[in-house]
Amino acid sequence: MSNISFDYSNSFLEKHEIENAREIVLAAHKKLHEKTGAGKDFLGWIDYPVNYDKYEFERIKKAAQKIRNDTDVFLVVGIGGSYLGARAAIEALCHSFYNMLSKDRKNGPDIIFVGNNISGTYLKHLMEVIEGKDISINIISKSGTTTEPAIAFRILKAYMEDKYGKNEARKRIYATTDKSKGALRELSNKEGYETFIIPDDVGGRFSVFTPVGMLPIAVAGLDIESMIEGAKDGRQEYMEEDIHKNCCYQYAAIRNILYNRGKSIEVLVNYEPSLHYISEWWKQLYGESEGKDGKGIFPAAVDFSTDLHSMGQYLQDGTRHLFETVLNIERAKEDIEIIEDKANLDDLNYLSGRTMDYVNKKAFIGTLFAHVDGSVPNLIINIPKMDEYYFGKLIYFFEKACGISGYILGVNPFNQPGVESYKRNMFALLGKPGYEELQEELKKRI
Ligand SMILES: O=P(O)(O)OC[C@H]1O[C@](O)(CO)[C@@H](O)[C@@H]1O
Repeated sequence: MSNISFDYSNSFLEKHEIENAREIVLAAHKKLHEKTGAGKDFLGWIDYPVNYDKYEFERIKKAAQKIRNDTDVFLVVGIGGSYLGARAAIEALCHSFYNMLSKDRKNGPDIIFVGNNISGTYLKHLMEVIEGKDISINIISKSGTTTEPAIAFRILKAYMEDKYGKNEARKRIYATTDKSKGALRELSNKEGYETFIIPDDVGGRFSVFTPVGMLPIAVAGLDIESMIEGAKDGRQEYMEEDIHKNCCYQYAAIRNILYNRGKSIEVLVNYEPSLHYISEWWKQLYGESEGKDGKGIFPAAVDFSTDLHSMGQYLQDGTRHLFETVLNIERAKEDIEIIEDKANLDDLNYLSGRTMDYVNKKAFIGTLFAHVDGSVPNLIINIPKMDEYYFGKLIYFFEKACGISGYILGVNPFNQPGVESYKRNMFALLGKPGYEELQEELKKRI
């Protein structure tokens, strides 16, 4: 059976260098699996694909079916790990123009992500387009106190109660949050919303397979069983201790070797626009996990061939502090043939009979050789096809590699203390009670 594979033959590294990393990878593996490393209270994601609450999973499927039947527009309110995984899955796996398909064709609601910014324009425009439509909301927040989704939800909740009355609104609002603490938990209990639980030991960026991802993904009509199956197989395969037999650990080790050689930026590359949000999700996973204590690879991403016409020059010829990791989907979901044109005014007849994916793959190989010739190490993750199963496996691949890579780097991959700084300043500037002293300090700087 085909499988996800990892090719580092264009990394400028030799096999013996991987061998040299064997011990350090093994140490990281032990820390992770024996739960002895920093952040050990946040390792619930490792076994989640086998340990998940099966009863809750059934409730998710039931809620998703109800939403698919009674909703025109499903609003997913959340930020960071509380929306990126679901968005990545829906964009990678559904039709490229999902929201524009007729309701009959997609047999479910439009899905719109909200609460991931503080733009009044975005929310106002959203409220204009949902007017007259049947709405359901999934508010997702582990802490239950994050400002962006909380503001959006306050406004949307009032809109729903005004539109449907409190009783019906309550039946159309689903909350995904902590089992016992946080403002959202309290509010949900008081209002009587159906709730789904984000386990204590799973951080936001590792939560795709929890209800955080599963409810919106199921509402999109995707097969969440198959996705979990992919994650489950990934869990099994990527717990192999021997680096030579574990492509996930090879990726974790090699990115650290390259980092130690001055390659401080990793650029995740795709050749399918539908993978854009996988990159956004990946950026949070690695950025929040590794960017701390004055170190860490900066995770960046490009969509090719689009960005070859904007970032291609830099990648080919700019500062040599980067490496690329390419997501190569071996079998495109759809393809289209390039037709013959008798007049050939565009000089494209040399491609007649070829398909667009054929051209895309040549663009990939051509770019790979060019960038390698330009001294950019290239790592390739081959994915047989983009379906629910391989999506689940790929997400698990990156999560596991991230835990290992963070331990190799010597950081706690499971906290994000740096994110608090902007929040404190913002709260002080907004006059939130408890921030008076900082407010005075910041006022002097304005
Ligand atoms: O689910 P929550 O608690 O609203 O957090 C959303 C996101 O905000 C962060 O906590 C950073 O502020 C991320 O780690 C998290 O994914």
